Amino acid sequence: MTARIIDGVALAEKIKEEVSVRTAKLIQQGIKPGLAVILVGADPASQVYVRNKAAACQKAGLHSIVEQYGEGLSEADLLARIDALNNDPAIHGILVQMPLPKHINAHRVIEAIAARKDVDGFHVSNAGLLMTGAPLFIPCTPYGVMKMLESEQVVIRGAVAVVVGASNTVGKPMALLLQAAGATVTICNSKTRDLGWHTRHADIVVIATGRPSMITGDMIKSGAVVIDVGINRGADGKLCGDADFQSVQQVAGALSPVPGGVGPMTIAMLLVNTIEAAERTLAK
Ligand SMILES: Nc1nc(=O)c2c([nH]1)NC[C@@H]1CN(c3ccc(C(=O)N[C@@H](CCC(=O)O)C(=O)O)cc3)C=[N+]21
Ligand SMILES: [Mg+2]
Repeated sequence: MTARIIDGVALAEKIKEEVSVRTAKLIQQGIKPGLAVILVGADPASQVYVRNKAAACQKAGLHSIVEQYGEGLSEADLLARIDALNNDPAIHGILVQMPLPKHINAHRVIEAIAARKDVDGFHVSNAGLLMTGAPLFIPCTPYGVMKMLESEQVVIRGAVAVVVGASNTVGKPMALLLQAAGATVTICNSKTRDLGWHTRHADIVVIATGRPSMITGDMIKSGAVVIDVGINRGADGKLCGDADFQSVQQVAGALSPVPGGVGPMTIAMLLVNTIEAAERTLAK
């Protein structure tokens, strides 16, 4: 078997076109949806992502601002900026790019963002709403993965799903979403004994560990759907995922590539969350 390659770029384009239409409607009603992205420090990868996010906003007709600060920005100054953006009516979504420098408490920063503007879905209040089945914002990466599974018409109800990686940003919300859709979910991590035993039973495998080639073809059930959330940059500067693409491709039924899979979907869903935040200001 050779896996179908799930085209995250094409699906993201389709979703961003839908966002453009909703944006145009909102603008007619006098609201220009706005996203603020804050980047602290000079991590080159973060700069690329932030630039991509701003470009995607521009293309879809959203207002976007990027605030870049030096590595030495104090936590108090960052919190003050967040407070200003919380109270800025032109801004509907706020994203503080992670990771933050060590002297800044990321938890405190996330909690300072108004939950109604937390388009990442990282605030405890949004995490709690997702957990209890009434989400306000679904975290962009797992939200994008769900859209990829939907577009591939993957049956989630009754399926066995394994999520490798238990981060607050990807693994945990991913498991909740799959569970809510009717899957039986196992969350594995880097310490899981005999990881392959778990993954070989799965109809759906989502990998988000940050370890290249963590999952190989022999760990995958024939025909399973494999979604690779990993973003690893090799010494050659090339991007690769957490799955060993060559061997997994020979066993899986469908496989998302890196680049061109989950990454572009993450950005598309960020725009979806931002437009939803802006639409909510109309609804009342
Ligand atoms: N508060 C916060 N929210 C985030 O959503 C967030 C974050 N912090 N910190 C970093 C991670 C990573 N992330 C990516 C977004 C797009 C691509 C993406 O577009 N990737 C392209 C390739 C881009 C390239 O060439 O480097 C692809 O996979 O095809 C990747 C990674 C969002 N993140
Ligand atoms: Mg994002």
